[in-house]
Amino acid sequence: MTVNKEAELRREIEALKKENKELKAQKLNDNKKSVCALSLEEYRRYGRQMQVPEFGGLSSQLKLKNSKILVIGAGGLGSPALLYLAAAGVGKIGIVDNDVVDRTNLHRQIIHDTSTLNLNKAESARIKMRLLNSNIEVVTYPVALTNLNSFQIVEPYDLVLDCTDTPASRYLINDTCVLLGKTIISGSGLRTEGQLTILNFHNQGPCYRCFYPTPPPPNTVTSCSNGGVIGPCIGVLGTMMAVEALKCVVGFYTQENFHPFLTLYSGFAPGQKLRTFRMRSRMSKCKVCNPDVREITREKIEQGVIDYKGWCGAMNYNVLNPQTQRITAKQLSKVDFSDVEHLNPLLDVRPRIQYDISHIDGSINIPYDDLSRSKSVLEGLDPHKKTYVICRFGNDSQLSTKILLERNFEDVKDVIGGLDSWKKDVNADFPSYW
Ligand SMILES: Nc1ncnc2c1ncn2[C@@H]1O[C@H](COP(=O)(O)OP(=O)(O)OP(=O)(O)O)[C@@H](O)[C@H]1O
Ligand SMILES: [Zn+2]
Repeated sequence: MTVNKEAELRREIEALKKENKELKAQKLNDNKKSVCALSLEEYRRYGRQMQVPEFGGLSSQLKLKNSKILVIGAGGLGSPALLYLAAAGVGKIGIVDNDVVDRTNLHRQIIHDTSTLNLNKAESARIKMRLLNSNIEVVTYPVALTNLNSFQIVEPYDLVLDCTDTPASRYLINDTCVLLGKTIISGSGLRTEGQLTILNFHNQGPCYRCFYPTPPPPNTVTSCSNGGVIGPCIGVLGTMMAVEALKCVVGFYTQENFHPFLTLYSGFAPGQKLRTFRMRSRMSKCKVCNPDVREITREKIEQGVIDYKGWCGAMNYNVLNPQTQRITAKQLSKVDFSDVEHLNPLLDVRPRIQYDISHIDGSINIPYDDLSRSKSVLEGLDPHKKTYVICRFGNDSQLSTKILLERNFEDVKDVIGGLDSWKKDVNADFPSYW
């Protein structure tokens, strides 16, 4: 080695030593800074979770504190998710919900309570979250997420939890998040079951459209109001969404280790059942997440060219002539059902389980599902006698009336507004469960 070369190497070593010293000092400073970033109260508050090795200690707690999570829907899924995210110390939490707290929500939407009945759900949730943890910022959006506002609302957040309950909302949230590059934690559930997945992970994973390129037919979509739901079952899903959100924020998942998955939960299976399936990666033909074949753009969404509700469709219940084939609840109350010579008993077409909760005395039950599938269920009724048909809100009763007319019943009428109108206009003491 020449003298010159040796001197050069020494200079390089000295420079590296200096750089190393500076980096060490900077790191020390950073640590001091981060130590200061939590208050003494927060050290104690989050102590139990910071101790968990999988969570990742103080640095993960700081990641949570600096994270911004948007939860869309403060219902059955959103309630526990919001509570756990607030409790865990997520620095900024946005809540979108245009609905108000209804008494039928309280058995499962545990962030709300009797004192916040009729209050907007985002505002109601905020009250509970601030009581739970005043260190965090809660931003409320008491509006429906729509084509016009979705980009503005979602943009400032790092991560989105889709806790909504309709396909139209799910597609809108998906497309907005894909186009803004946001990861979505997506949950859904009904009755005793539910599912969970992570979509558009780090803007690389598959999206909702990759899994479901077309929406389900409207007659196969059941809401909690129609199908019912067990509170803790949907609560499990909302809680699992919060767990996945924490894992995303603290860096449990990375680009390298993340594999798309779908978790299915079944609460009323013996011992309960939880299964996780690996899902395929992005679909090459996806209209939103593959830029090469992208048809869905921010401009098209904001201009309303993409019509989510229209595309997902809705059931058409207006199948009768309102003048001749429908009567009001008040008119029904004047009908003399003791005239068995000319009248069939009042036909209630709700599901058996709902009929058993409460029904009008003297009515009989043939559920719409049975009636639409089988002819024999009508054998006890006389097609030559007058028939009145009722359900909860007057939707299935219209479809049933049409079926009866097609099966040669001579005079059939549906009750407008169903039992809901019966309660409002005829008998306030009728026990309503809706
Ligand atoms: N596009 C949207 N923008 C804002 N909130 C939404 C949107 N779509 C759905 N939600 C909200 O998501 C929540 C879903 O809650 P959940 O599934 O428990 O049903 P629900 O509508 O409260 O009850 P039910 O079906 O019994 O009437 C609701 O509070 C609803 O208002
Ligand atoms: Zn996709």
